[in-house]
Amino acid sequence: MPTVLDQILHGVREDLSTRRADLPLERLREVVETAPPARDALAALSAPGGVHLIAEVKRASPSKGALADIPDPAELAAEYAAGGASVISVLTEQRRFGGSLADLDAVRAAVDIPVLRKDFVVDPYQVWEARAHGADLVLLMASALDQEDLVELLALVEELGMHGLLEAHDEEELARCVQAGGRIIGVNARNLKTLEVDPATVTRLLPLVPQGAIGVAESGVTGPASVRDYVAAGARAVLVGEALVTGTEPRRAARELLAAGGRQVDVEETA
Ligand SMILES: O=P(O)(O)OC[C@@H](O)[C@@H](O)c1c[nH]c2ccccc12
Repeated sequence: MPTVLDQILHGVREDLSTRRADLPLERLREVVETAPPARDALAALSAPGGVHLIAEVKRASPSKGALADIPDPAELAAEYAAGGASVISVLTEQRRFGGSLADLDAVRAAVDIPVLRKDFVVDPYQVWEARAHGADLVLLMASALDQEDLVELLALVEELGMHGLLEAHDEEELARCVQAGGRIIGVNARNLKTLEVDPATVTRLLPLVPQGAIGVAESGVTGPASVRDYVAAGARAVLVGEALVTGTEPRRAARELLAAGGRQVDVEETA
């Protein structure tokens, strides 16, 4: 039986072939050549002073369906940035997560901090696309890629001046992310084959991320206590979607999560 991940990847490939037919790679490359250089997400996530927050623009998920309308992703991203986020994650997968490259454009234009293209990247075309739309960091999921593709896609990401967030959800995938040379490695508490969230996955695997890499705890943050647990397991950054998009005050929520991870954010007065 196909897993949820298999089903998502099927749709991703279909949508990709439509976009590729509309805009051939050669044209996309021209856009990238004239794009401003990528921002340094590795530097942003390496700055001392407590945990970093990667705050996500996420409208829906396969497990929960609709989460939030988010009529103005630019405004949400600006709130996240004001709340102290180091990186904004933008889901661009359309069918299950309700995202788009237009969201990425809007967020890129709204903030100065690095932006992550969060999608199911399986083809170099998507990496070029990420850069063309202003991404600085690209998610590469070990569960969706064989080792050769993981290595090749990371090489392209870095060649285009971006960084890769390599994602694992078990020991074998983590070893592959390390072996691929990942400098930013995420452990996802959500198993994308079954959609189950188990924070113990993060606390078990994060200590295995090498010292030289940035360990990112992904998924399942419900509040400050989750951040404390993830930080105790060695998280240098936390990636949070649902808890931020379903609340009413994303700026304050971001600040509270950061405070739980030892980072104090200067309070900026709201207009
Ligand atoms: O909404 P949450 O539980 O805070 O999770 C955010 C993020 O970790 C999640 O969206 C995610 C992590 N890795 C992914 C890969 C694909 C799609 C989505 C994801």
